[in-house]
Amino acid sequence: MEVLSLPDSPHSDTFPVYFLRRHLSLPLVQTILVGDSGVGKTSLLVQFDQGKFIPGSFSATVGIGFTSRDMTGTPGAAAARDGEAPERSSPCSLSYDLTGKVMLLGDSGVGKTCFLIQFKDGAFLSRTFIATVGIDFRNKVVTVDGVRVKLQIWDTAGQERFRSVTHAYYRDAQALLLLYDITNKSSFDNIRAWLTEIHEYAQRDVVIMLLGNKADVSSERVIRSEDGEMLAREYGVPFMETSAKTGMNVELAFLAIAKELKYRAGRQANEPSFQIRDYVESQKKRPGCCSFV
Ligand SMILES: Nc1nc2c(ncn2[C@@H]2O[C@H](COP(=O)(O)OP(=O)(O)OP(=O)(O)O)[C@@H](O)[C@H]2O)c(=O)[nH]1
Repeated sequence: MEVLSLPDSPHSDTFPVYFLRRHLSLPLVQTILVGDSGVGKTSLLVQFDQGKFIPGSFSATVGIGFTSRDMTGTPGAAAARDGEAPERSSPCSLSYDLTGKVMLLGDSGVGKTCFLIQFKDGAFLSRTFIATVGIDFRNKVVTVDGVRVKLQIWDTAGQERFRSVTHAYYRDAQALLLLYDITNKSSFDNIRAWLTEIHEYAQRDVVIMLLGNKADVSSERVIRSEDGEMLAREYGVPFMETSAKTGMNVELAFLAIAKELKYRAGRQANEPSFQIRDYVESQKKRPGCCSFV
């Protein structure tokens, strides 16, 4: 049995129509929960799936979530798709000192979803490319200098038709990872347009990092590392090349963000100042270096 929980929040107004149209044509074993925001659709779903109730703060569902349960099995046998619900209710999830919202941006196909999966699960999704629909998120807690920072990472759809959905999420993001694909010139050329969009919709002091992804595919490279560096310098943002496939600099990107957020959140009197660009420059690995390529 598959249960779909539809959001009803102003941010996701295009989702219900899209998903109802898409899923209502599927077999009857699918059940869709619909109703106003806050009536308890997600709680009902978690209660059914795991046999427990998540008390406390209400966080509106973004887009759509689903869970499967074998009706012959016991409650809790099937976990929620992305682990968010169990994570929210486990004691470990409460164990962090500060939280930050990070968004992944860039053209469709540059590797945003793979980048996130590599960071979250240490795995690479090869071959099949399934474009992200709208927006999705994952949580991960990282420890920097003894401080646990919960990163809420939002993976956005790069396709133009989802832009109006993703714009709404820029506002309260503390950090943006802007990706291009080193084997795709137009994804690099579009970075300026992305930066214009960011300046229009995001907070003024948002942390931005430029990432040239797919650095493992050196044979198909069309954008030189120096070009990425030059563009980043022009906009005053840190830059590095990454590979969602090998993992090169993936963790570093998020750690640098976490360090910056930690620094901003609790600047102590005698704490040395933290410069994210210097940190990234000192830590980043370069393609061709070490064992990554
Ligand atoms: N070789 C290589 N392939 C990659 C890398 N990152 C992603 N890919 C491949 O590139 C394709 C697109 O990756 P996605 O992560 O789905 O791209 P996306 O940016 O999330 O795309 P949208 O969801 O449409 O915005 C997939 O076929 C991936 O396997 C990488 O670092 N190296």
